[in-house]
Amino acid sequence: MSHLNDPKVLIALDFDDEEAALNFVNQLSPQDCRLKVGKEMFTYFGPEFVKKLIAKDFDVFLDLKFHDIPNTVAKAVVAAAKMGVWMVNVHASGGPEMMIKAKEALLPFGEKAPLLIAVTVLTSMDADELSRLGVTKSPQEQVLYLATLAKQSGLDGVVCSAQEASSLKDKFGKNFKLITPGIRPQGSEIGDQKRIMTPKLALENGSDYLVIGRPITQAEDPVAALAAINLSL
Ligand SMILES: O=C(O)c1cc(=O)[nH]c(=O)n1[C@@H]1O[C@H](COP(=O)(O)O)[C@@H](O)[C@H]1O
Repeated sequence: MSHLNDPKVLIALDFDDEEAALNFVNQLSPQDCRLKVGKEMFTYFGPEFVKKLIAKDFDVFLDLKFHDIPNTVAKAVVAAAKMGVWMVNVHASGGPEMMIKAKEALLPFGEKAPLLIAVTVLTSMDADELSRLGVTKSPQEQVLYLATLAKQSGLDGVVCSAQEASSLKDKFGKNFKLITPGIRPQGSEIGDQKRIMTPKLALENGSDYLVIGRPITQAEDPVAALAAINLSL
């Protein structure tokens, strides 16, 4: 479902305890945030957990970053659509054929199809780490390269860092969604993220949605942390 006030924060629910996650979710409102379920929680608790969140009226971003042969990925995004998620993602480096097949597979769902988003260069990577993979382009150039493939393949947007958001917004326009993890409010722990930005600056740079995990979930008062971030936007 889509919400009138289009909350910008997508909370990364990276918990290993379902009860703790649901206790936290029960203090939240779908007016204030959307929820992201990633590899950890999906591997522990599966589609049933996702369905519980949807039943509470939350928009869910199923972040499983599919990267496989085109047929397998197309079938996986259909499974996500049947679950009723709002957004699902694949790795752009899976290639245009994979992305096109995935998008085509969602056509029968019409307006109910989830947004299909491509991950470009993970926000935990910098130029050094990219070069270890044999990629000699800068993160900025590689993000632009993969985002161009995603756009040409008909996807709805990309996951990138907020540091690349303004150039992508300029190039691809307002309808191409930019989902930005690596969000760190002033003073919060950076952890394993490398290409980071504050929530307010990320939005100013053209980000459509902010993926935020630990700065909220590990805060002493996660509900207050979310409220403070929403207020800062
Ligand atoms: O696709 C993602 O959501 C994602 C892509 C990316 O490039 N970087 C990234 O951190 N993420 C996810 O975003 C969340 C960030 O969490 P925190 O670093 O705790 O805020 C994690 O759940 C990651 O799996």
